[in-house]
Amino acid sequence: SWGYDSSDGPAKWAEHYPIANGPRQSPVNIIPSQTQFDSSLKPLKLQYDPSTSKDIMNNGHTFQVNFLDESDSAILTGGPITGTYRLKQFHFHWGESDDKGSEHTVDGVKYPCELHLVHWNTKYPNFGEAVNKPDGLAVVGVFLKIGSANPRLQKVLDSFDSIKAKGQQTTFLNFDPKNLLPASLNFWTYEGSLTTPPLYESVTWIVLKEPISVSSAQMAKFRSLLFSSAGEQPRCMCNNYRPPQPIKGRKVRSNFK
Ligand SMILES: NS(=O)(=O)c1ccc(-n2ccn(-c3ccc(F)cc3F)c2=O)cc1
Ligand SMILES: [Zn+2]
Repeated sequence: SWGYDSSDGPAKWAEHYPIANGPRQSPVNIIPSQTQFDSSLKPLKLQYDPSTSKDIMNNGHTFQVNFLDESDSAILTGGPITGTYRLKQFHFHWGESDDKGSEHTVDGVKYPCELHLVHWNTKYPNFGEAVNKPDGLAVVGVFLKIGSANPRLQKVLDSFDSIKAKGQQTTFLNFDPKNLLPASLNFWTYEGSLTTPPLYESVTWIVLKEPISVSSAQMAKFRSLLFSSAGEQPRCMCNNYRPPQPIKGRKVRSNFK
């Protein structure tokens, strides 16, 4: 299946997923001087209490924390979306070095890491039904910038020894992802897609302007994870990011001046 190497990476995905060359692909390079302030955008509302995290897993492309989504216990409302979207999972993308790793870029600037909080529209019965609908998903993107160590990432990093290889997972309870958000909820928003196969054009992207911090030592721990399964030739899980895609006439709006 697909990956991030020269043989199976982003440049090859169109062979099996032709939507890779579609009209609303993600990520994109955000050029603040070309974004449009939209006063009709409502404040973003993230209500993750009490947080209903379930487990943390290495799926061979990234690691993700999965949430119970049978009720409205972790929801996203406001911002550019209408209705209620439920948190399904969050995961990250990162580089092999601190100078790259994010999927979205800002004026061409790459961050070392990017967090994605994936929510689905409760107008659909479940995630699987929502994932390929044009208004099916809303993903909140948060940039991580090298600085002081972020204590709020510690619980995630401490689980890495148990999910080192593809297919491994472990219980991960009572983690509140609200603690991973920056102070400001200023955001850019545009209509886009999943950034990995199947690349469905079903995502309302909400990218926060303010990054959160991560230390270089903490980034090194991300790179201790493996793309490969236990017993296979170990392959470092890093550079699991898709580069920016053509904007194709899309407008990127902001809720701040
Ligand atoms: N990086 S991202 O744009 O946030 C992103 C990229 C890919 C996914 N993704 C990949 C497969 N799936 C998926 C999971 C369950 C399912 F029933 C159907 C899917 F397509 C999914 O949600 C989810 C999120
Ligand atoms: Zn992602």
